[in-house]
Amino acid sequence: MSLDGLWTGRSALNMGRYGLFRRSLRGAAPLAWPPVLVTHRRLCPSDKGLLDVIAGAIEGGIGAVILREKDLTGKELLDLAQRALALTRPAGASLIVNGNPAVAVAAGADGVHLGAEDLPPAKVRSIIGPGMLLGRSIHSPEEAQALAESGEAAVLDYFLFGNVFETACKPGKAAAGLDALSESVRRSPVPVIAIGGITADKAPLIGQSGAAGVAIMSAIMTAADPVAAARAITVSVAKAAAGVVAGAVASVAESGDDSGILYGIIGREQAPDEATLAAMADGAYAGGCDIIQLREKNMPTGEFLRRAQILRERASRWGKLFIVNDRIDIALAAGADGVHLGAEDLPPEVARQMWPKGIIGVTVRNLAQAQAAVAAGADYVGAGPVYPTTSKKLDAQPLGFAGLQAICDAIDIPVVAIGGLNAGRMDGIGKTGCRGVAVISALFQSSDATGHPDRGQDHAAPCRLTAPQAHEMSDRPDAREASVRSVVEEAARRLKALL
Ligand SMILES: Cc1ncc(COP(=O)(O)OP(=O)(O)O)c(N)n1
Ligand SMILES: Cc1ncsc1CCOP(=O)(O)O
Ligand SMILES: [Mg+2]
Repeated sequence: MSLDGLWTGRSALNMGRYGLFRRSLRGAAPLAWPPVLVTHRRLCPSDKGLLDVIAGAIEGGIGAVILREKDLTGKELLDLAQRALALTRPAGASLIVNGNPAVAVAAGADGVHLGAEDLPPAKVRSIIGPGMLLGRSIHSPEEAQALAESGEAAVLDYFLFGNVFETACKPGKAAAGLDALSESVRRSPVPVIAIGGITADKAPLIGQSGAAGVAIMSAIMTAADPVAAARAITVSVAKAAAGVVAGAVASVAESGDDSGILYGIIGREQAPDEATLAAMADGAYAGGCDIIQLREKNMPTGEFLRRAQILRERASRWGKLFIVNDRIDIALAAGADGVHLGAEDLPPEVARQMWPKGIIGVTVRNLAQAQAAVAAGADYVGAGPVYPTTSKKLDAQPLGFAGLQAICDAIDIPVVAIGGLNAGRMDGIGKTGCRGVAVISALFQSSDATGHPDRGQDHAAPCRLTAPQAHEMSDRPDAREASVRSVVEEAARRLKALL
């Protein structure tokens, strides 16, 4: 099944998308957000009403709707917002009301979008409270910077930058261009969504600019078939997101000084919705990840399991390994290859009894814990943090290469290094004796792949894969479907032997 198939399946099943959630907005990889529809009802084809188009766009996979109907009275807008919510809410998409916080609150919408002429963001935040999304249109990098410097951006969840390309929606308005978009991303303290003349074929360009997502008006509003139009965009965005991840992964994979295991860790913070999760996993495996761990905190079991099942499927198609963090029950239920356990999880001795053949990884922060993990029957240890990390709150002092090497020297099971690792920090890591690196942000939250030196912890090598190459790789599992079982079994044998 290709990504297109996955997307279709997801919409058909309507599998709990997240839309845009405040907690998962910051720091995700380029194009990690699902596409946003910005409405303009006068553009609808004569045989369709606005609600038909919204319903079609949701079926086609968009994750949020900005209701932008400036000529409506407050009462009319409230009525429309309530009808739109009846479509977005059951599908897990977000509804954002343009320019009118009072209507947004009254309707129970998910957010408010502001232009430069609207109330100041801080005032609107005080009206809508902390839980709702709040976005602001910008038109230049300078505006992004000014809002950052004035502190106004502090209450915002995103900027909407446009118009990137020329568009019939803004006749006569020159395109701001991709360079201005990139520069806005660089100067912005919040994720930037690109808007203006964006069509499915342009998604890779937007991904390379580092934008968090795309917003679409005319390509969906004017389409004879809004479902197909939205699906073309959502699929193309997912593939482009996979391309960016593949580039970041390849960059880290190639920067090590030996061919160690590359172990990616991903969760809702990096991949907010299920289709993005699948696309990012494809990108990561395509770029060279050997193992992906699903790491979710405070997620209801049903959602966690669904996401685990998605990753199980992707790993099998690529013939790679899949591990679940913390939860052996979910690992077993999803048919994962193993579980990773920390100090707060079931003890590894108990896990081993429950799952004699599963791969059991154990977190260690020092030598004594490493020796205890071996005695408890661990297959590998995750040792760290090696460097300070922003991905987890930790009291433990970073091990550095010396501390890592002391652990590697003392135990016979494989050591996977974790914490603050990226392409710029891999030199000499193989010499410590560790067998691989486990990485979150440099693979899945990185701006490194888009060449923004000052947004990552260190400057990493630029993206080495173009999005079209990653397209091919995303589609590659199809060709191998017939032999998937043997490939998976062989890969599991090889990787288990490695581990
Ligand atoms: C490979 C790997 N190593 C270490 C960890 C950290 O696990 P833990 O200490 O349980 O912390 P959480 O990740 O659960 O917050 C890991 N996940 N993977
Ligand atoms: C979960 C965890 N445990 C120790 S460091 C760490 C986070 C690693 O993330 P990153 O690669 O972004 O530093
Ligand atoms: Mg844990």
